[in-house]
Amino acid sequence: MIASLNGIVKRYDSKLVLDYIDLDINEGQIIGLLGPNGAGKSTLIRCLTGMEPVNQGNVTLFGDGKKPFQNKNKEKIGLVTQEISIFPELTAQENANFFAGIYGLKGEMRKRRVAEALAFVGLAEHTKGRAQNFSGGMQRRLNIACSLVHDPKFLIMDEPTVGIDPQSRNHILQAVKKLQRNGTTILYTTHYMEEVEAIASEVVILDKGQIITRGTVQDLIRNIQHEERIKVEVSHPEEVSLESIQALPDVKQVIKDGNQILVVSSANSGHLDRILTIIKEDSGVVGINVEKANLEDVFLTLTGRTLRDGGSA
Ligand SMILES: Nc1ncnc2c1ncn2[C@@H]1O[C@H](COP(=O)(O)OP(=O)(O)OP(=O)(O)O)[C@@H](O)[C@H]1O
Repeated sequence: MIASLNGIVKRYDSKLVLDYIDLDINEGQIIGLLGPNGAGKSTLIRCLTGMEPVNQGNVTLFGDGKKPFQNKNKEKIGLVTQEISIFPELTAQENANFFAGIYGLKGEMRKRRVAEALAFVGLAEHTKGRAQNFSGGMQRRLNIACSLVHDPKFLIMDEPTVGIDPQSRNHILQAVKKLQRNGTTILYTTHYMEEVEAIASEVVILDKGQIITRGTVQDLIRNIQHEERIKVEVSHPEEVSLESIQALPDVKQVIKDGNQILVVSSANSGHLDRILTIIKEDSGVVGINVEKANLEDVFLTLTGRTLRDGGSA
């Protein structure tokens, strides 16, 4: 076990921000911590890393529940904060080198790790560039390199892609997956569900200081998805035998609407093949669209709000 939160309660004055959080983070996972603005994600990270004292509950890091925040544990953690924490007047290399020094890296090893970390985030060509001249996305990537320079076992990333260009965003997501393949455990917080869908081995959804669900993306979606809607566009709708489709088990409804055939069936009924075989015979399939639920639908089903609106709570 890399980290564990047990019964964590955190209040700011009378405001309850973390409401009895239990969370285990196993080695090798990318945990996607998803929640709307104000859900408590950053507070959870601050409690997990010892930056904020908790009102109640226990934190365990690397199996150490007695002194979880002692240096030998903290040096195994890399933290990418929401605010970019680099020195604008220093070059990329000088920035990474500074952080390598804080972590006690020396000599050849230090040089090697600085070069590796910068290359890892795609800044190998820009090592001599000053951070202040970098785009927002490059600054974010440099920020990540500085958190990685000591090769942490556990990397915590607090909304690392806010306000950046799609290319840098992609680069960061790919880098996170690569880190996982190399054995790093990652806690990745975001309010962008597409990011979690793309990289997380497990998703934890936080809302109003409570974990409302946890599981793989597929499991969470399967739990809420009660039906599948398959739309097939054909050139000869009159040739389609609606009765044959309706006769398939789990098919709830078949509707012909102009050139479109809509088939509603129980979730994951696995009928796409058979439906297409029936339709294809004489009707000429032009297009197929299977409507799938996503994590936004999971959040909506569980809370009655959208992720975007959820923050106003
Ligand atoms: N130091 C603080 N003092 C008082 N209230 C705070 C403090 N830090 C956070 N809060 C409040 O706690 C709640 C959770 O904030 P937090 O920053 O943890 O949420 P978040 O999920 O990370 O949101 P965001 O995506 O906007 O960063 C918010 O209502 C916030 O106003």
